[in-house]
Amino acid sequence: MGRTFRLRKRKSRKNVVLSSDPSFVNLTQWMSKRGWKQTTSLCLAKFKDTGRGLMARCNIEQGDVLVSIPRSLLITTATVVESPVGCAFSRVTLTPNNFLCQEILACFLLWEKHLGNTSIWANYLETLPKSFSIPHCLDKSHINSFPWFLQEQALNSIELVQSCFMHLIPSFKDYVCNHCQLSALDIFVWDDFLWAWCCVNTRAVFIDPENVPSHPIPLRDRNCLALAPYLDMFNHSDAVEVKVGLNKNNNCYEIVTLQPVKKFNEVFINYGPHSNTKLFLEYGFVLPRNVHDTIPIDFNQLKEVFSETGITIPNEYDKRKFCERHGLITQLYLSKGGLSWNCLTVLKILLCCSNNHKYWQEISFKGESSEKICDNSFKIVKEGIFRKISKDLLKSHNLIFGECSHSCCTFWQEGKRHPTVEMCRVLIHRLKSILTSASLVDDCGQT
Ligand SMILES: C[S@@+](CC[C@H](N)C(=O)[O-])C[C@H]1O[C@@H](n2cnc3c(N)ncnc32)[C@H](O)[C@@H]1O
Repeated sequence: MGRTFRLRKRKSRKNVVLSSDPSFVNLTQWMSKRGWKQTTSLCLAKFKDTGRGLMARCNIEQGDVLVSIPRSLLITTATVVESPVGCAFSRVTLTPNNFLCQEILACFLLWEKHLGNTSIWANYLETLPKSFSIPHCLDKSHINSFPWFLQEQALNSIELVQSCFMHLIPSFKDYVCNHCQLSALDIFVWDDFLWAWCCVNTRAVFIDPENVPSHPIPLRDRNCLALAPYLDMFNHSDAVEVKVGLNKNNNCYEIVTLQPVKKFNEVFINYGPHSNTKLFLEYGFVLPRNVHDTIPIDFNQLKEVFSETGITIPNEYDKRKFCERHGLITQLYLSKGGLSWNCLTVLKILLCCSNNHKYWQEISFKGESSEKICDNSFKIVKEGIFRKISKDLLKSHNLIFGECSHSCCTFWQEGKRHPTVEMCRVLIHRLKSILTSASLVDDCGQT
């Protein structure tokens, strides 16, 4: 290892302050002219573990307002109606179905982006990432190598963005941009729409629909998304708590920290109690230690384990219906502490020899029944679940990194892997550590 390599490596391990980053300077100047005031001294930085985010320039106290964004600087569906692309949405009679909130915001970003410097949002657009590591950016065939519980959700997400793109086309047919005279269909290209969709997916915040002015665009979901310039620079941590919402007194969207932050530390917010799988699917990253991390399990997988271990499920159909009726089919997962309560309960019901609902009820309320369940079968099925998850993770790992021939995987940039693929590798690694911890706990007989 040469000296230059070592120096470069040491440098890449440091946090780098980006306070003079031109796009960020332009953004804050532009926002200041529109009534934004900095409430806490923060600066943009590139953190060695989390990438671009915000750093405390002074000690921050519990209860401090981290950021306060005037409502006029939020981008909601109401902003879109008033914007250049808003007219296209007024021709909704041409569109067979109502719109999704995310679809409208993505459409807005795409349109404003094509306006270049003439967009009044140009300073904000300049700060948005150019690429993303969420699975939406991979081709479908690649996603087939993901672990099963990722596959379905990733494919659904991709199908949703594709269907929204197709759904928007009729509204924009024959529509011409007033600014550049280009046909809207030439502006509406798939890659740009995908970019805009990813921006909204990874950056939009929740806003109470009551705080969004009413407008004529027909929606098919809750009108509860907003893009918030500057505020969308905060990264996520599961270790912090914040209070978020519109402050009716000053009409600003605010984030208040519920714990202090030391000078020069990264200032995080909390996107919600998300597992690493959810963070990967929605935001394209995973946390090294995530208190909410789990491996989802589904009922059919449990059934497969039974058949693989040669254990029959007496009265299977009735038991499944019973579990569905009692809400036991949800929250089936493995965490570091072992199988979830619902998962253990479903296993016990499936193993119960009696057809009497009274015993199933006893299990679902108390976790046990006066009807004896064979301890050995219970142990065999639990081991079968661990084995199945382990095999599934290994298979995905090998498929993604073994003889993978997908061009997006091997030749993304200068021979590097696609960031989504790399992130999936990290996710599989984290999931394996859940399995290891859960197996240890289980061996100690604590589950
Ligand atoms: C709302 S943006 C936050 C700002 C973003 N880092 C940026 O540079 O624009 C959300 C995105 O930030 C990244 N991110 C957020 N929290 C992170 C974390 N704890 N570790 C790594 N990346 C994170 C992910 O790429 C996510 O999609």
